[in-house]
Amino acid sequence: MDASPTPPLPLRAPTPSIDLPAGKDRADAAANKAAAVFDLRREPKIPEPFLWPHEEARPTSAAELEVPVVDVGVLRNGDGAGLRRAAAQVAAACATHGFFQVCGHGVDAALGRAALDGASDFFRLPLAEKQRARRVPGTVSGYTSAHADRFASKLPWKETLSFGFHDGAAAPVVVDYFTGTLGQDFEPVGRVYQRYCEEMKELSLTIMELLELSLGVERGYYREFFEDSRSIMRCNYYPPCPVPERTLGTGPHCDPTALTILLQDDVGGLEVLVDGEWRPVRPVPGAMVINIGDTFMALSNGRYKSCLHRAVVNRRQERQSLAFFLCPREDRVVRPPASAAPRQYPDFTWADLMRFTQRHYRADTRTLDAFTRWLSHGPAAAAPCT
Ligand SMILES: C=C1C[C@]23C[C@H]1CC[C@H]2[C@]1(C)CCC[C@@](C)(C(=O)O)[C@H]1[C@@H]3C(=O)O
Ligand SMILES: O=C(O)CCC(=O)C(=O)O
Ligand SMILES: [Fe+2]
Repeated sequence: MDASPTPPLPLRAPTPSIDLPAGKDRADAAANKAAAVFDLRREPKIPEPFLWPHEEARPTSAAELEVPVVDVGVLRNGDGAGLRRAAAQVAAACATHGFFQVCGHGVDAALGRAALDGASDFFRLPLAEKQRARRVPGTVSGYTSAHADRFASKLPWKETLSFGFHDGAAAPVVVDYFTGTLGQDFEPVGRVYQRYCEEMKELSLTIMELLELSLGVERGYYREFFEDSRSIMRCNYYPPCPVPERTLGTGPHCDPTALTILLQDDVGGLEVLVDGEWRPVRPVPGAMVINIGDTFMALSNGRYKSCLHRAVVNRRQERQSLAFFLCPREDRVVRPPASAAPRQYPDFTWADLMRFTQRHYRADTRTLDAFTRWLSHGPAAAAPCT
């Protein structure tokens, strides 16, 4: 952990570098301004807020990252040797960069395609329609354009649509989100994402079993921890960019969540920091990209590392990715198995870490350390985000 305590950065830069009008229309004005930038016919150059420091926007390595493709089907077909091989592949990946891809996951390719197409249709809507789903301040749910309603600099070159998922509810929560936010016409796409999220949850529980095996943790410890998970689904849309080397689709970060299952289209843009180099992860048709997040790093007492990654953009092609972020039920205490010693992180709840990233601190490469300092200093230590 970083010894030198530095207070979490305020979410908004002290001198906003885009002149956002105050008041309730700020989110609309910010999205309009950001959307205008994405409409390159009107804004051929990139405004300052979208420019990233060279250190974070360093060039991509020519060497793609060799990410193992693990066949998780072995967890269902009782193939003992296959299981040991899969656990060894996961252990090797998670002890280094923390990324691996999975095949044999059982997720219908047509469902993945329908989810990507559903996101395309949404992001092609007129801005005013997308704004009907605008992000509720202080939460992760909703539509945002470049997070321009939250940040004043280093704006990501992307639009996002995020919503929550948990099963076991009386009604299908994702269908209700789409119809309740966007109207009855959106029920079909709501049903696609309801099914997609149900599949993602099942796959994440399978991967938890594999992580238990690879860590030698008692069977069921992680799977049971996430049985009643309440996760986040996020659709990322990255428009083409005229100066891709000066901006980023998603800046360098570790996911604060526990596990990420990413379905990306065939364009490419996901990169992982390994030995100081930004290494591209080539899209593998039919495979899903898996990475460990901060919450699982804490659950493994630091044995598996939350992975540092980013998404770059390009001049020619738009890109899409669907990220399913597995999160514990909000009030569950994030604590590694009792045998884990010495403890690397304090107990915390996902509700606290989520609140920290949505109201006090922009998730980056040091979120968990900043969060544990914030916890020890008490909430007063954070500069509340206005
Ligand atoms: C809990 C979350 C916060 C973010 C979405 C989920 C998991 C990943 C986080 C994020 C993508 C990390 C990079 C910065 C961020 C602001 C973004 O670019 O979207 C983060 C998400 C968020 O706070 O909305
Ligand atoms: O779009 C990608 O490839 C990565 C996105 C990501 O890291 C995220 O949304 O957390
Ligand atoms: Fe991420």
